[in-house]
Amino acid sequence: MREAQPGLFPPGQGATIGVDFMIKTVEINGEKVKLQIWDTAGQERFRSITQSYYRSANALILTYDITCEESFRCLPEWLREIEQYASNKVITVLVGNKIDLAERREVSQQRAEEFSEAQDMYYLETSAKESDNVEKLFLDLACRLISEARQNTLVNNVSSPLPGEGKSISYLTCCNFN
Ligand SMILES: Nc1nc2c(ncn2[C@@H]2O[C@H](COP(=O)(O)OP(=O)(O)OP(=O)(O)O)[C@@H](O)[C@H]2O)c(=O)[nH]1
Repeated sequence: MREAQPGLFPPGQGATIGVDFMIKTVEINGEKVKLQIWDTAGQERFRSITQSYYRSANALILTYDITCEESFRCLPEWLREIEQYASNKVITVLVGNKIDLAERREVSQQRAEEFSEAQDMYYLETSAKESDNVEKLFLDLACRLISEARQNTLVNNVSSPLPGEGKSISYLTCCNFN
């Protein structure tokens, strides 16, 4: 998440405690879109805190490490969490991170793409360290959110906001996912 803001990739940063928050603004077709991003801790001991954040999310970015087969195998467990706690209208993006370590890759792109297609998820590979595809991830996500908002299928979270949360999606006329 920190790499979403230029120069913030923190080598050796410790594990997330509970939930971290940031705002990122992207520009699409000359319009500014404000994304409110919660980075929830992966550790089991924070699960009861992080689960409460799924409810109001319009989109979820599920990130695994392409150099760690185990992180990929955990995905079904995370999908069960999403099914249980998130809205059924939530947009889910699967991200394979650490492509700067391609020589240590344990999960092929094809395998990840097949998995995400079967789960109706958009798939992207990134390197938070090298800033590869990070901007694209948030731009694509903003486009999808706008598209869903125009069709009125997003979670209506205005009535039950989380701390610091407000209306964050502009209604734009067109998006190009390519
Ligand atoms: N080489 C490389 N290392 C990365 C990349 N992204 C994260 N890391 C490193 O991987 C380790 C774990 O990163 P985190 O961002 O803490 O992982 P996390 O899954 O969010 O962990 P929690 O905060 O516990 O949920 C850290 O040492 C990071 O510096 C990347 O794209 N490339």
